[in-house]
Amino acid sequence: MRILVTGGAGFIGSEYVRLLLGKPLGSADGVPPLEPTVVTVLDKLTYSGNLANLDLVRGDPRLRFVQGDICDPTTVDEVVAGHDVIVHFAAESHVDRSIAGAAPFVTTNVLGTQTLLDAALRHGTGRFVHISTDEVYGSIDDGSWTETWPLAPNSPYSASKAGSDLLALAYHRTHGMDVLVTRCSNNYGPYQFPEKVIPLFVSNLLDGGTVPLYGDGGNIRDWLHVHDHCRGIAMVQQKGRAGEVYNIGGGTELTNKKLTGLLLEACGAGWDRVVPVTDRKGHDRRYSLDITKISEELGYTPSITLDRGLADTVRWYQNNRTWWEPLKTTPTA
Ligand SMILES: NC(=O)c1ccc[n+]([C@@H]2O[C@H](COP(=O)([O-])OP(=O)(O)OC[C@H]3O[C@@H](n4cnc5c(N)ncnc54)[C@H](O)[C@@H]3O)[C@@H](O)[C@H]2O)c1
Repeated sequence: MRILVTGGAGFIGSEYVRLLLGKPLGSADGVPPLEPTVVTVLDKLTYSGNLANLDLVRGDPRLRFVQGDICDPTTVDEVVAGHDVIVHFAAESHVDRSIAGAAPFVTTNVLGTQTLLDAALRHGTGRFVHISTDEVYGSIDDGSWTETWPLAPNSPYSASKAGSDLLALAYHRTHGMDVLVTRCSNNYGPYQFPEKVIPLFVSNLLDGGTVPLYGDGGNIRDWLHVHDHCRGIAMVQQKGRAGEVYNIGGGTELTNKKLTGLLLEACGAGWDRVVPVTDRKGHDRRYSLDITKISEELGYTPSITLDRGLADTVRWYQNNRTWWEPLKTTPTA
């Protein structure tokens, strides 16, 4: 089976490539045999893409890397040809950047996805797995979202993801394409660019600096280890039903303030290192996913507890300064 992974040099996409090639960050328990003959990574290498993320699988004869933009129809057409499956991670992925400027989010997330879908349609690609987010549902005060919940995104990032998510499902309904959508909660783990809250806080703390906590710190997120996320995606790729949406969560809801406390403790720092900052504009209060569907249909359960996952992640950032230190000075534009 020939698998194309877009955004495979990013945080989550690179773990998916490691899983496909037999070198994941955790055990592949419950994951059906993947056995790819070719894994092609198509990645533009934006500020968040990094070839070093693929170091563990570098040299695997099945791995092919193409540097290119998913918005470029010529490149996409050439790369998509001959693949049986596309797993589509490539995106602009940081909410704060989308508040500062939405244009690259609309271009890559919406137009880029449409460009890929059109190429997959032309080439008769067997299966298209679109990686979406729980942020497309908006914010929820009580209870949890099932996959049939209406979409009500609040940030330019989540609106662009909702656009691509609905577009992918429309290609199934309109053209009968074998498209599946996954919507996951907040990921964390090794190789995450140090602008998202966990790697930002850990790297700042390891550097002896302070960490910015938004608003009252009461926003609630469900944390999912990147390896568990990729196990869930593999189950969807192998056993999911065409045209279906699958939520993938970690079952670990907690406030940002509580998370901050855990990270301070893991890094041996105190609350004097926390600087309260003005809340993010339009900050969603709470995310909560119902994962009954993927659990009952495909046998998914998260395998990494938050305690263990955070401890492993902090240790990874302690031991891999050469990976993240240069990224802290990457221009943010
Ligand atoms: N990180 C999370 O917590 C989270 C949560 C829910 C959903 N997601 C989704 O998962 C996917 C992966 O997220 P991530 O955290 O790994 O992001 P990331 O920013 O670490 O990686 C994105 C990758 O896409 C590549 N890319 C960006 N624009 C491109 C373009 N135009 N053409 C080709 N490649 C391009 C980048 O170079 C990078 O390698 C995204 O679709 C994101 O929306 C992420």
